[in-house]
Amino acid sequence: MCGIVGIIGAGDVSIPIYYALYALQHRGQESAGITTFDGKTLFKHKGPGLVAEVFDEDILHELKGFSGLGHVRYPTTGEKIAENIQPFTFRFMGRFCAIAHNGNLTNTEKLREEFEKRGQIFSTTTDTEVIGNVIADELRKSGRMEDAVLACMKRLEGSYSVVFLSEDKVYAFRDPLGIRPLCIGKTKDGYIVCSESVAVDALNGTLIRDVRPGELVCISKKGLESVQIAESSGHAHCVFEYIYFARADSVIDGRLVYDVRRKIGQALYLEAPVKADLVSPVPDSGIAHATGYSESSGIPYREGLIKNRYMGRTFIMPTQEDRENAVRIKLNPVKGHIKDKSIVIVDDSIVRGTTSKRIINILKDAGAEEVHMRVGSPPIKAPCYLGVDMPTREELIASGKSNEEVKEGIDATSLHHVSVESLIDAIGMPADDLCLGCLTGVYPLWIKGEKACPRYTDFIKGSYQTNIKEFDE
Ligand SMILES: O=P(O)(O)OC[C@H]1O[C@H](OP(=O)(O)OP(=O)(O)O)[C@H](O)[C@@H]1O
Ligand SMILES: NC(=O)CC[C@H](N)C(=O)O
Ligand code: SF4
Ligand SMILES: [Mg+2]
Repeated sequence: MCGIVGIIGAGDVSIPIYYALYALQHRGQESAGITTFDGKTLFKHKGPGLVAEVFDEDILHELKGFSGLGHVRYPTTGEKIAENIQPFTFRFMGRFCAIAHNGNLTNTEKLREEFEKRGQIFSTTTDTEVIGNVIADELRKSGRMEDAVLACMKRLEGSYSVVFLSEDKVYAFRDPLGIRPLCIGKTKDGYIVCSESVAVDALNGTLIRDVRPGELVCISKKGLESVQIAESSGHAHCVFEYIYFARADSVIDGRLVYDVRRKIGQALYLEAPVKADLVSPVPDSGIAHATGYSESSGIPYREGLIKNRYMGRTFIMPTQEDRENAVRIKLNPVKGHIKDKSIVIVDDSIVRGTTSKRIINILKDAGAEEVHMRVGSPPIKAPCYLGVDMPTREELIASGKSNEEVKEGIDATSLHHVSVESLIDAIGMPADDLCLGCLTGVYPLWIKGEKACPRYTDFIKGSYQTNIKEFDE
């Protein structure tokens, strides 16, 4: 997924960016980076690891400037190597620039080849650098950021929420389908654009609104300006942001993620009731879903597993071996709650089955009589090409298998996944505004070899005469 942030302030922004990245840590654990601009010079620091490992007070002190970007990475295109750590910085037409991206393009290869044929040199293997090139290519011609973003929206396929620093301005735009989140907040002395509203909260700011799909916003000392570059016939907000990825206390596209998860939990009971002694979440991501199940069933909510609070997310670790080792250290049973009990265990999703198989065995070893698994997403049957690391059908436990086969595979007494209909109800948006690709196998845009129900996008005609000022002004 990745977490992105752009901040304009009255004083140095490195510490606010650091706190914002801290709030977005759950979106990417592989690397972190901050870039700032002080009116004369661009400062940067980035490295592998968690935000708290990459930065310390001295480093933050060196990152001077009133405008800046931050990024936490979860790799989807381009390996886990130093060159691929964002934000990327460059000088263009005499200006210092930087870019950070959340999402995944589906036409990276094609665009890259086209640029390479023209003699363009790339220094990373990411899709994000391709976006930087599309922007620079258009700025070279028109000098207008609106035209550059229009070019992006016409040429880029896939998902992209982007923050772009051009010295004292931070631009932010979201793909016309709004696949990945992006929101705007007001801080005490400036503005923030970031992946999730929890980063606005971390700065004690006020959430203004989401960046609209297809919109370009600009924050600077002058305030907030915006222009709608493209409009689509429907959107395609990723349902996995609500199910798993986002923090439960974030508000995304007007919905509090915690409430969506609670409603999913309530629906799980209505769809698959069971008699049990307790409802227990798989922490952290299953907690809100489990409270919903307990509310609608009346079965007491009690934690049967305690999470080691120093362990991060296992799903977003890059290798299967890393993930398997991590689950063992991560979750430990509360034996006194479990022994001789019938338990409903609620998690947000089963992807490869690493977590659920392991925890069911942990619960049974701790003396549980029955373990009924309830899952807050419909079965994941197909890959994600749009920013979640689920690249092949082979690795997905539910792909090509029946519910019974998956139940056997994870050793559960019973298994139920929430239905697509109840999921859509819980999110409270029309199905045409959601991406359900990995659940239904039908994607919101054309992807080679897959079925699609594409949205159609209209672009504002001609070039720009809007309220966002020229790039080289
Ligand atoms: O079937 P799997 O391949 O194991 O993947 C699914 C699990 O991975 C995620 O948890 P994770 O531990 O990554 O994060 P969390 O702490 O936020 O729940 C998710 O919440 C499921 O528990
Ligand atoms: N998960 C993401 O949003 C990652 C952004 C970009 N595709 C990268 O791999 O660096
Ligand atoms: S395919 Fe699934 S995970 Fe990927 S963007 Fe769509 S809903 Fe989200
Ligand atoms: Mg989990």
